[in-house]
Amino acid sequence: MVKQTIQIFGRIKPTKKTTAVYSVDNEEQTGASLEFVVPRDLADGFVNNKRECYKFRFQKVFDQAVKQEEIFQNIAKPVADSVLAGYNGTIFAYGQTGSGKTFTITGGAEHYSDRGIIPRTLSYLYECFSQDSSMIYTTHISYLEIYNEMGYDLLDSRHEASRLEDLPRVTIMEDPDQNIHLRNLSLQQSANEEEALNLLFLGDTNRMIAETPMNQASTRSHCIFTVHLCRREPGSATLRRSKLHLVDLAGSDRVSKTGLNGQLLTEAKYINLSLHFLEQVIIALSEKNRSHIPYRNSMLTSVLRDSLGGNCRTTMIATMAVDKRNLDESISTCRFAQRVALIKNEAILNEELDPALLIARLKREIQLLKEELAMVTGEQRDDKLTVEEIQKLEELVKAFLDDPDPGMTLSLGPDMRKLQYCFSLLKMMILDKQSGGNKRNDGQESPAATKREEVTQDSHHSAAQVTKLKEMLTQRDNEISILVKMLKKEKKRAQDAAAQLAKITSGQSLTSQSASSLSTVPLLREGSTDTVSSNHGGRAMQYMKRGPQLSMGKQEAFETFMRDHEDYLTIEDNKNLLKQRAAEARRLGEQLNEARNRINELKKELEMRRRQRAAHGVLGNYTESEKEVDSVEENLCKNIEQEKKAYKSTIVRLKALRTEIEHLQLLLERAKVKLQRDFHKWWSQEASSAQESDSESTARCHTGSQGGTLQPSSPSTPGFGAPGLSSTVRDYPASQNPNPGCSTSFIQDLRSFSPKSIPPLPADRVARFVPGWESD
Ligand SMILES: Nc1ncnc2c1ncn2[C@@H]1O[C@H](COP(=O)(O)OP(=O)(O)OP(=O)(O)O)[C@@H](O)[C@H]1O
Repeated sequence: MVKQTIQIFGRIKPTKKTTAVYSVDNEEQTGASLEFVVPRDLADGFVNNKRECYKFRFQKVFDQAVKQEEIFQNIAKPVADSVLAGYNGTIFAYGQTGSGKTFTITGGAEHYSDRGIIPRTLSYLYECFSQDSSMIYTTHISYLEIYNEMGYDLLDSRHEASRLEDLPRVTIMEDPDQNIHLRNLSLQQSANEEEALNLLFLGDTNRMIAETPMNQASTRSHCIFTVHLCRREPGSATLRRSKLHLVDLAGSDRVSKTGLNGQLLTEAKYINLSLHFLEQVIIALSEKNRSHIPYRNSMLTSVLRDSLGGNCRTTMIATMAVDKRNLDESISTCRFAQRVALIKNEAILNEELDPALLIARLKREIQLLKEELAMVTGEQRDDKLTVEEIQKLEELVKAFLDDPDPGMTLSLGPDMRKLQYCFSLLKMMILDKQSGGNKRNDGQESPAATKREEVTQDSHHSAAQVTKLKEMLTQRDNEISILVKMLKKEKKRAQDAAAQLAKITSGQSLTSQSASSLSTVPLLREGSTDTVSSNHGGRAMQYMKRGPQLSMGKQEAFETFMRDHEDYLTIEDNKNLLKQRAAEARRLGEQLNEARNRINELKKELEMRRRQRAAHGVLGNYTESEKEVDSVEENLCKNIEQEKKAYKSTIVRLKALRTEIEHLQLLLERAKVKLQRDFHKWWSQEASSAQESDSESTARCHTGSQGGTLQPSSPSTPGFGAPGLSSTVRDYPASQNPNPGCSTSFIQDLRSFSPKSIPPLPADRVARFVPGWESD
C-alpha cells in the first residue's frame, strides 16, 4: 500500500505581455514556490486594499518556456510507471479557460512537438510493453465527456455525432459495495500505440464535432481519457489490473471577475457547477475528522472518487495565465491546489485471481473430491474384476501378509471393487483360521466381532465425511457456475468491443506499408482518394464523408474559405512537413533494403570463405598462422557487424518517423474536420444574413428607397477568418437575388446574375468563386 498526498505541479502558460509580477523558485528544499505580487494600485481603475504578496507551494513549477517533453518526464512518467506496476493513477489539469489544460493533457493541434501527456504516455506504455517480454499486457481505452452533469461516450463507433446528444449517454450505477460502474461507456481494446492514438483521435473528433456555441467543448465540459491495463505473467493465475485517468477539467472560471465590482482576489462562484462540487469534496477531504465526503453530488466526483482520497496515485497540474487580467483566477487556482495538496490517497496493488484459471483449478479440485467421494461412498463400478486382476490381488494380499514389516501397506488405488475383494479375502482367511463361533470361552469378543464393530464405526465416520464432501461439492459447483456466467459476460463484452473496433479500424492499415503513399495528403476534396482518411480515425472521418454534398459553387467557396482560414498556414506547414517526413521515410526504407542486401552478400561471402578454409584444412594446405586467424574472415565479420548496427539505427529512426508521420496525419485530419465544421457554420450564418438583407432591400424597394449603397451585414464570426469571402457575400445585392437565403444554392444563384446589372460589385472577389466570370 502506498500512502501519499496528491502531488501538485504548476504550469505557467507563455504570455506575450509580461505585466504580471510573479516569481518561481524551484530551488527550495521543500519543493517549489510560486509568488505573486499584486500592485496596490492596479491600472484597471480599482484599488487593492489587501495583501500584496501571495506565495504558494508546489512540488515543482514549470515556467513559460518549459516544453511538453519535460512535463511528460516530470509529471506523467512516474504515474505511468506506477500504473505499470499495478497501481491506479490519475493526472488532472485544473485552471481557468485558456490557461493550457488541453494543451498540457492532449497537446496542441499544430506541431508534433506539441504532443501532450496522453499521446506521450501511450507511446511510453507501449514501449514498456514491448520491452517486457516476461509479462502479457492487455490495454483497453475509454473516453468520457461530462457536460452539464451528463456523461457521453466519446468512443462511440455506431453513431456519427453531429451534436453532443447524438453520443450515447453514460450513466452511473453503484453496486452494494459502493463501487461505481459506468453504464454505456465503451471499453475499446487497443493492441498497439497506433490503435490507441486512433481512439484518442476518434474521441477528440467526436468532441469537436459535437461542440456547440453553448458548450465550447473543452471550456465547459470535463473529459476523462482512461487507460485500463491488465498485466499477468504467462501461466500465473494472478493478474494485476490498474487504471490511468487523464483528466482535462472544464475551465475553473468564476462568476465574479476582478474589477467588475471592485472585488479583488476574493473567492467567487464557479461558472461550472460540477467544479463547485469538486471543490466541496476537496474541502471535505482536506479537513480532518470529516466523516461524510459528498462524492455523490455530481457525476465528476463520483467518477473520480478513487482518485480523490481513495485507491489511486493522483497528480494535479494547475495551469495558469499570469498576465494582469488573469491574476485573480491564477491566485484562485493556486488556492485550490493548496487544498488538494492536503488530500491523502492510499494506492493499493490491484491484484486478483484470473477467473478462467481459477475455474480450471476448481475443476481439478472437484475431480479429486469426486474420486475421494466415490471411494468413501463405495460407489460401484459396473464391470467385474477380471481373472488376471483377481490373481494379482491375491498375490498382493499374500505378499502383504507375508511381509514381517509392520509398516508395509497394501496399495490398491481408488478402486472400491479391489478394496472390497481384498477385504473379503482377508475375512475368509481370518475365518478359516478361527474355528468355532464368535464368542470365545473367556467371554471376550472374537477378533472377527471386533473387526465388525470397527467396520460399523468406520461406516459412521465415512457417512459424516460423505456429507461434508457433498457440501463442498455443491459449494464448488455454485462457484463455478457464477464464474462461468462472469466469463460469458466478459467474453460477450470483449466480442462486442472487438466488433466495434473492427468497424472503426476497417480500412485502416499500418503506415509501414504506406510510407510510400504519404507523399501527398489531399485536403477537403470530396471524392478524392484520401490517404489520411483511409488510414486514420476512419470512423470519425466517415462523418465528413457522409456530410452534405457540396455543389460546385460551394466547393469553390470552400476552397476560398480554406485559404483565408486562420489554420491554413499551419495546415500547409504540416502538409509540407509530412511530405518531407514521408520522403525521408522512403529514403530510409530504401537504405534499409540496401543494407539488408549488403548484409546478405557479406554473409554469403563469409560462408564461402569458411567453406574454402574448411576445404583447405582437409587438404592440409594451411600454415599454422592461417589456421588461427583469417584476416579476410575477420574483416567480413566486422563489416557485417557495422552494417547491422547501421541497420538497427535506421530502424529506430524509421520507427520515430512513423510515429511522427502518424501524428502529423492526425493533426491534419483534425484540422480538416475543424475547417469543414467552421465552413458549415459560416455558410449558414452568411446564408441567413443574406436572407435578412434581402428582406430589408425588398422592403426598401417597396418604400421607394432603391439603389442605395450596399449595407454590410453583421461582422463575420471572429476566428472563422474568411474576411474576403465574407464581404463578398455581404456585398451581394440581395434585392436582385432570385432565390435569396437558400444556403445550398447560394453560389449558383450568384452565378446566374448578369454582371452588368450589378454595378458596384467587387468583381475580383466574386470571380474568386465564380470561375469564368469577368467584369467589364
Ligand atoms: N504551454 C503552452 N505553450 C504554447 N501554447 C500554449 C501553452 N498552453 C496553452 N497554449 C495555447 O493557448 C491556447 C489555449 O490553451 P488550451 O486550449 O489548452 O486552454 P484550456 O485551459 O484547455 O482552455 P479551456 O478551458 O477553454 O479548455 C491554445 O491555443 C494553446 O495552444
